Amino acid sequence: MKYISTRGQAPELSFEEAMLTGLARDGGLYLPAEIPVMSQDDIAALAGQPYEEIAFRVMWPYVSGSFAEDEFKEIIARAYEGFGHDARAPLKQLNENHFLLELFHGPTLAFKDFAMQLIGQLFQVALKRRGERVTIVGATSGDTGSAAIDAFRGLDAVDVFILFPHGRVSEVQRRQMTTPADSNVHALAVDGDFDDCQAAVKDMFNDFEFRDGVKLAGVNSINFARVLAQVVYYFSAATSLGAPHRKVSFTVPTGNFGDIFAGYIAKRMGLPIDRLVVATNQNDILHRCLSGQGYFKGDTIPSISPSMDIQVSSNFERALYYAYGEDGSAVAQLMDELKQGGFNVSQGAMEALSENFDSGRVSEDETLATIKATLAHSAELVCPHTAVGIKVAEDHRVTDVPMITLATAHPAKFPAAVEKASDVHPPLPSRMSDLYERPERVTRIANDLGALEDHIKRHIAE
Ligand SMILES: Cc1ncc(COP(=O)(O)O)c(C=O)c1O
Ligand SMILES: N[C@@H](CCOP(=O)(O)O)C(=O)O
Repeated sequence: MKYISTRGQAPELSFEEAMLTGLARDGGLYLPAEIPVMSQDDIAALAGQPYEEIAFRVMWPYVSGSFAEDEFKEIIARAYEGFGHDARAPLKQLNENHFLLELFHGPTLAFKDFAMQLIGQLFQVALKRRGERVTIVGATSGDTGSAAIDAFRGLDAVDVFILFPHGRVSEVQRRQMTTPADSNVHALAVDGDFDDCQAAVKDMFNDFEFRDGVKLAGVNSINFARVLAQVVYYFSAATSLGAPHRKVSFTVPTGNFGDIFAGYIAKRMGLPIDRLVVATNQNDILHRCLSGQGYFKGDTIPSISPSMDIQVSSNFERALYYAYGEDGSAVAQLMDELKQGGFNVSQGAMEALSENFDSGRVSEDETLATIKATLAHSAELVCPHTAVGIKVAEDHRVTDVPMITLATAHPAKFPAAVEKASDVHPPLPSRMSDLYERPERVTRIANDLGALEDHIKRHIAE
């Protein structure tokens, strides 16, 4: 399997090379040159299998040239052994045909652990084989950072620098990033918003002298391995509800478009997904775009679902690549226009997007009301991101197709909003109960590329 850039001007790479490379050298995002299709029989055979087995069967065609079969099976086993639920991604029924896919049983209580625990293992094996060391720089609105730190802390072959927007993540998210004592972990509180952090990471990749000098690697969903690992739970959930003999729909709380893009890949692999519904908070660039209003940046407004406070949605570039008929130069031109503020999507591309995606936007009051109503009607205490998903799912649910909403984080990561909505304080799991007492280690830093690069160069393998 070869990997190609969405902008068509970067070298084709193997899975391992694409994983270690991060952003393509033409500024684009790597994608498999062809998406493998599973037969309906192979999909049916996934039903009832352990999560690890489903993960192997779904991901193997993508990685097979880079890892040996037994090696990959062991990597998967190690990745998910620390999860707090045997099913890894259990389904809970909310009402007659609406289900919650719980993705928060990993070590840092958010869906990011599914991919990050896996790529932590993949990086270790690949770097050891190559005898190399890398510098991981990641941007986070709260959950990617804590998951990355958990997956890479203490590893000899990796320094990990995480940029998060100062004052715009929850206290639990911040403490998950600032309390690990490992010397290879560096938490940077940037004076800016998540979009600034993500833009800085991409600028570092486009600064080849810096990139090559520090051997830069990325673990945001820039990295296709992140998206790939997230494809798996679409298969596990859909087959447990009767796919491929029955269609299902998914609603996905969305910010950077990585999680829902994984659903799109699952659909292209043959999983009978009816609708993929994008659920946004008040930072609604994706909802506006999918409603035909073009893709134009607005100011990012802090919300009670802070992980989705995103206005430049990195993986939307991958969706545009397919919507524009796999035309890398068209995507490159759109991304140039985005630097000036935004662009209108062509009619043909809008039609292609509408074939797969619906969308909805949820206000802060609606989010609080949904947390309260979900507890009252289904006895489930949900995080604000999940509540955004549930509200949009209920607006899009049809009677004859089961709707699965992705529960992307544990309510205890956002106790203030959850308590405000429900009067219930969600406790942290006991293994984290001293999180508020642990000492924090963090550097406050300006939103300035030079200052960030300089800091990173000075602190590598300190
Ligand atoms: C809890 C939570 N929900 C939803 C999202 C949005 O996911 P994505 O950025 O893949 O669209 C994020 C951030 O990624 C998140 O941390
Ligand atoms: N919501 C994310 C933002 C980064 O997304 P990623 O999937 O590209 O890593 C977060 O929690 O950091």
